[in-house]
Amino acid sequence: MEMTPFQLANNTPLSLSPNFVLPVNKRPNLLNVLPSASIPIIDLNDNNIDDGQGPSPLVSKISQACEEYGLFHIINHGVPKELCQKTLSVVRAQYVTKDHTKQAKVLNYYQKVQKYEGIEKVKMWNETFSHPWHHTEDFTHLLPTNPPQYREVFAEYARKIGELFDRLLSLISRGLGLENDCLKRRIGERPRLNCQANYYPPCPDPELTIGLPEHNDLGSIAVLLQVEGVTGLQVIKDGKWLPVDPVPNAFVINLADQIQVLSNGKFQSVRHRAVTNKLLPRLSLGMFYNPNYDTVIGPIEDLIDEEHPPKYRKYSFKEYMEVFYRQEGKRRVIEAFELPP
Ligand SMILES: O=C(O)CCC(=O)C(=O)O
Ligand SMILES: [Fe+2]
Repeated sequence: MEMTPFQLANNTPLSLSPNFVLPVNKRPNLLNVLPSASIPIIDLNDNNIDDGQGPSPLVSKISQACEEYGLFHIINHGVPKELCQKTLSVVRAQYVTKDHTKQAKVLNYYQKVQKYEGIEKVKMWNETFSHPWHHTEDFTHLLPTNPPQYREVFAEYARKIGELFDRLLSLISRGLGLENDCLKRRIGERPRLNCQANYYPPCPDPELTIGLPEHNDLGSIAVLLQVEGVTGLQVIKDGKWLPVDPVPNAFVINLADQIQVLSNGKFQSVRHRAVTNKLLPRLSLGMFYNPNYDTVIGPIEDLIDEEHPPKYRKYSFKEYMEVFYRQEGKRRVIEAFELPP
């Protein structure tokens, strides 16, 4: 039977069937999450605090956020607000398209499931799609043709996000005391760029379900755009889950595993999850910047000395992904590459 995509997005009212219910010890425990948290908000337009070279107050702020959280908001990032809104609206349109089956092939539609020990796989309260993007080359033939503006809007968004990644990689490199282009070079000339859209419909019982289970992103950095006014993303810090509430006109920047390894553990990959709520649908769009499979990753030599021995062994990104696929749901891939102290 042909799978019908976007069933959650196109059915109302939604009921919570048993295959969405988490085992008791995996439930999100929302009452234990703090009501709000002070996640760093970094203003990229603070030109008077950054001269583009070496350490600067802007670089120190980013570096501190990368060490303490592995995640921060950025504002005044140079991507126009109207473009972000248009991008979210063409993405949202995919979920209500009448052309489900055809679109689903272009879009790599999936509804995620998570494996937990001793029970059947549990469905996540989320529907996603993903496709590649590119910051300089024309990739529009890989995009859906419906709605008609999708290709044009997304290509423009990708171009701007590409520039933003360059800037972020440079600031983060400088935060490690490295040359501007160091991280970009290490992640490679031909990064694997993909995006993932996440749609979380309102859920009858958010305590029993999860939108996305806790995980670390596997690549290097993600630039996440979330709709305003609906909370759902959470990060773990000092053993406690904190909400990452949307900030107007901001992106959330997530550091992923490869930055933790390249920085030899100085910067952390952030462990995060997305929870659901009863009232409002939530939409997020992550743009990911990953090494390609042949790229060799390991702690950057300049960051290693007698006091800072390498914490991880070298590997190809392909090897990293193979471990991820083998772990089936554990999602702490980095531990497999740690060296003994
Ligand atoms: O919806 C969100 O805010 C989180 C998305 C996410 O973590 C991911 O796509 O990897
Ligand atoms: Fe993620």
